[in-house]
Amino acid sequence: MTLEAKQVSFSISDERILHEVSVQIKDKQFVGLIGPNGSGKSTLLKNMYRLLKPESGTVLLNEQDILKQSSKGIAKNLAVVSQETPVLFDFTVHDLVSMGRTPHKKLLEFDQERDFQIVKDALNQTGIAHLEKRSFSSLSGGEKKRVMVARALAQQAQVLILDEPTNHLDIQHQLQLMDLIQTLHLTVVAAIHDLNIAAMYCDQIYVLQQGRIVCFGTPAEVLTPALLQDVFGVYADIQTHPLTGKPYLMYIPEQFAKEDLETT
Ligand SMILES: Nc1ncnc2c1ncn2[C@@H]1O[C@H](COP(=O)(O)OP(=O)(O)OP(=O)(O)O)[C@@H](O)[C@H]1O
Repeated sequence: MTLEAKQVSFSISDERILHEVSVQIKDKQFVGLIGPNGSGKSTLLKNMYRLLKPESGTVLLNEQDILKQSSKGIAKNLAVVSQETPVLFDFTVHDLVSMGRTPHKKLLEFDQERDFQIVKDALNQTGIAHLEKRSFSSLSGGEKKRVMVARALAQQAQVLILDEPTNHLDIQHQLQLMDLIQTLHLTVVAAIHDLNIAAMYCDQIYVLQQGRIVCFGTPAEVLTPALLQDVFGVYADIQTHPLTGKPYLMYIPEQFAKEDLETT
C-alpha cells in the first residue's frame, strides 16, 4: 500500500504553511520527515491523514484521492499516532487500545475472540500489558505514547503515520518502538526530531524548511554537515557506523566548530 502527497499547499489565515509539497511513500517503505520547529511537518501529516484539507494538491492513499474515500475505508488502511492524545473521557488502557478495532466492526458489533487476541498482541508488543486496567489519564507521557501506538497496531492498518513517535520515551523504549515498527514491514511516514533515530530507521528522508521540501534521499545522501548547518544551524561530524552501516551524527558546540574552522 502506498501514500503520496502531490503538490500539497496549505495556508492558515492567509499565511502559507506548505508550499507545493510532494512526498512519496512506496509500499513498505519507512520514510522520515525532518525539519526545524515550525517547518510544517505536523501540518503536512495532518493533510495526509485528512484532518486538514489541502488548499491545492492531492493526497493519494493507494493511488486514490483520500478525500474521495470513506472514513471507515481509510481507517482500515491507515493508522495515526499524532502528537496530541485526545481523550474526552477517562478510558482504561484496554478500552483505548480496543478502539483500534472499530473500523473492522459493524455498528454495535461486540468484540470477537479475534479482536481480543489482536488487542492482547498489541498490548504485549508495546510492553504495556501490565497497564491494561489503568486509567489512561493516570499514565506518564511515555506510557500514554505507547498506548496510542498499541491502538494504531490494533487497527492493523497497512499504512502508519507517526508524528514524533519517540517523543516522551526513554532511550530503551525509543529503540524498542522503532525496532517494532520496522519489523512490522508497514508503509510508514514519521516526523522525527532525533536525526540519529531518523538515520538508523528510515529508508528515505524528506527535509522540510519553512514549508518547502529542500532535500530528500537516503539518510546518507541527506544528512550532510552542510545540510545540518543550512537547515538546522548546527555543526556536526558525521560518520558511518561500523556495525549498522548508517550515518551517525556527533554534534559540535558552535564555539568548538568555529575554532576548528579558524584553524583550518
Ligand atoms: N492552528 C494554527 N494556527 C496558526 N498557526 C499554526 C496553526 N497550526 C500550525 N501553525 C503554524 O504553522 C507552522 C507549521 O507548524 P507545524 O506544527 O506543522 O510545524 P512542525 O514542523 O510540526 O513543528 P514542530 O517541530 O515544532 O512540531 C508553524 O509556524 C505554526 O505556528
